[in-house]
Amino acid sequence: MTIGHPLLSVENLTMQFGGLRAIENLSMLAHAAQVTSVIGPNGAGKTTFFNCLTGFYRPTRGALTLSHPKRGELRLDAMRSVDVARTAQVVRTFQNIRLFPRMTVLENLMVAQHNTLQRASRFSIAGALNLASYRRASEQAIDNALTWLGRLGVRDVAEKAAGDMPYGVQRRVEIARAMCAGPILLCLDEPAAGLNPRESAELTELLRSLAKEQGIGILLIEHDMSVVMKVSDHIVVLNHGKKIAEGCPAEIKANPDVVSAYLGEDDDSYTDEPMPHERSAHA
Ligand SMILES: Nc1ncnc2c1ncn2[C@@H]1O[C@H](COP(=O)(O)OP(=O)(O)OP(=O)(O)O)[C@@H](O)[C@H]1O
Repeated sequence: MTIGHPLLSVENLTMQFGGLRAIENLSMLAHAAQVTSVIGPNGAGKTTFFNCLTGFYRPTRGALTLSHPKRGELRLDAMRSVDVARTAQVVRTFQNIRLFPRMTVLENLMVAQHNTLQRASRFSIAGALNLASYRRASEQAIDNALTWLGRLGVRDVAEKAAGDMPYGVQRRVEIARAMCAGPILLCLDEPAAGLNPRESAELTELLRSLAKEQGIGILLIEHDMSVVMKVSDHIVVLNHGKKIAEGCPAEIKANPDVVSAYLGEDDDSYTDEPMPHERSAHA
């Protein structure tokens, strides 16, 4: 995948609920190998944007176009959510953790690969007969799951019940599960919510390296500005459904409209210690 390639193009997106316009005429781009954050106060329309993007809502107006490296231009606004994930490879996580708590961590990641396994089982005949092709596909799915758990630093909990894991571990398992589905665009809705400062800093490093190493685009909704300002290549700011600013973190921090609508004059929570990647870049 080309680095910096425009992966997602949002044009004049509007989402109306009766008399309420949750998103108004939003246009923006997200690129491969970059982290694009969407920030703004509560009720600004961030989750509604993700819901439009991932087929949960049909937008009132506008176009959401994904440039898929193999399948060409795909109009996400016309696709069902199952096809957004399966065909367009746009995968999301949710604000509240949605793991199956009684299943093991590994089983949760196997469920995410259900479609691949279903195809390999030829919708159950090969699966029922335990044919070699199906066995191979299941082994590959387990390998894939363990690889992603390892990459997210949680492989040692593969056999534990997901619901028994600490919150920070569950957040990582969710990202591993999303990665198992092979996204080219990964949409994360508040992945740092509930994490302590150390876990948030580690998550920041992890998301940056995932985007750069895998060449995937990451779209991030996040209220933790210490994460947003360090992880983002580009930031889009919404207020009452409208884009009020976009730019790199330095531009957003200095934008007076963003400061008055969202960041606040005294918020210095994002000016703490540099991240390890920033330190090494200047070493
Ligand atoms: N299904 C719906 N029906 C009616 N109104 C909705 C619906 N979904 C969202 N809204 C409204 O749209 C507006 C934007 O909500 P949204 O959840 O997208 O905001 P948000 O920026 O994600 O907020 P938060 O940071 O609190 O998660 C809100 O006024 C919300 O009440």
